[in-house]
Amino acid sequence: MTESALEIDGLSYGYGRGFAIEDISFRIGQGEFTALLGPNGAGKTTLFSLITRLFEAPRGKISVCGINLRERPTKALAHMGVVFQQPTLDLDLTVRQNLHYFASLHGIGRRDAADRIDEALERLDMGERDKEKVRQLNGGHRRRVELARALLHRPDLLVLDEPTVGLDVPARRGIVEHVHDLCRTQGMAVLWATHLIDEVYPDDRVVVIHKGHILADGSVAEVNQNNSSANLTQTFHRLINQVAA
Ligand SMILES: Nc1ncnc2c1ncn2[C@@H]1O[C@H](COP(=O)(O)OP(=O)(O)OP(=O)(O)O)[C@@H](O)[C@H]1O
Repeated sequence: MTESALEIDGLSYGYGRGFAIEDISFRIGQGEFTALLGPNGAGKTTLFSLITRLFEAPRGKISVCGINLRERPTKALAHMGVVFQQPTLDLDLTVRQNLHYFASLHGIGRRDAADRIDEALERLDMGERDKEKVRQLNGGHRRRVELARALLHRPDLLVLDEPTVGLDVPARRGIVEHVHDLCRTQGMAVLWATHLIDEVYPDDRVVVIHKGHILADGSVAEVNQNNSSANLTQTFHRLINQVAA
């Protein structure tokens, strides 16, 4: 079996009484697009915070490209690009300044960084906007800059927590398409957390999470078949209602 881009094994975490996520296990293969689909409060951000090491799990194991996150965090995180739910760009710096700052945090030299920034912005159709202050950009374009930033150190795994929150429909569609395209063309593995079913493409892998537990895991076709559903919307509602019942 080839090495997984991300492997999660028996992961649990709670904020006090009970668990926000409990005994979660799944893996993402190299170059695979996986949607982590769950309603509000399902545990997506909690899981995301564990994967990005904002929190440390008392139980379970996370490996990134075969590297144990707890034992070798710096090495494991170097393989990972992250787009958080809340934007984290400096609004008063230009696009390029923001990206240079991040590149230097990763120890990327200035000339190499300049080439990587050109490449990342070009890929996201933002090549002409590099000298603009982030404050001047609309929400969709700010998200693209965050995406460009997450790609600068050429990660093998890109994780995004509800990256389309607050965007209008065309901007949302653009980001969803861009990330799917990156996955296809760059062979990068993606974990995309969302509660929006239309962000999942027919060829994606989907992990359905609700109330801290995984309810389904497989290709869209497989999870539909396992739930005798015609489409993912039906599958999702069936799974969620079974737990609520
Ligand atoms: N800081 C916190 N303190 C206490 N409980 C929390 C905290 N953060 C999350 N929770 C609880 O943990 C559970 C999982 O929340 P989480 O934010 O991970 O879900 P989510 O799927 O990301 O939801 P959303 O789509 O609303 O962001 C929920 O019951 C939530 O109320």
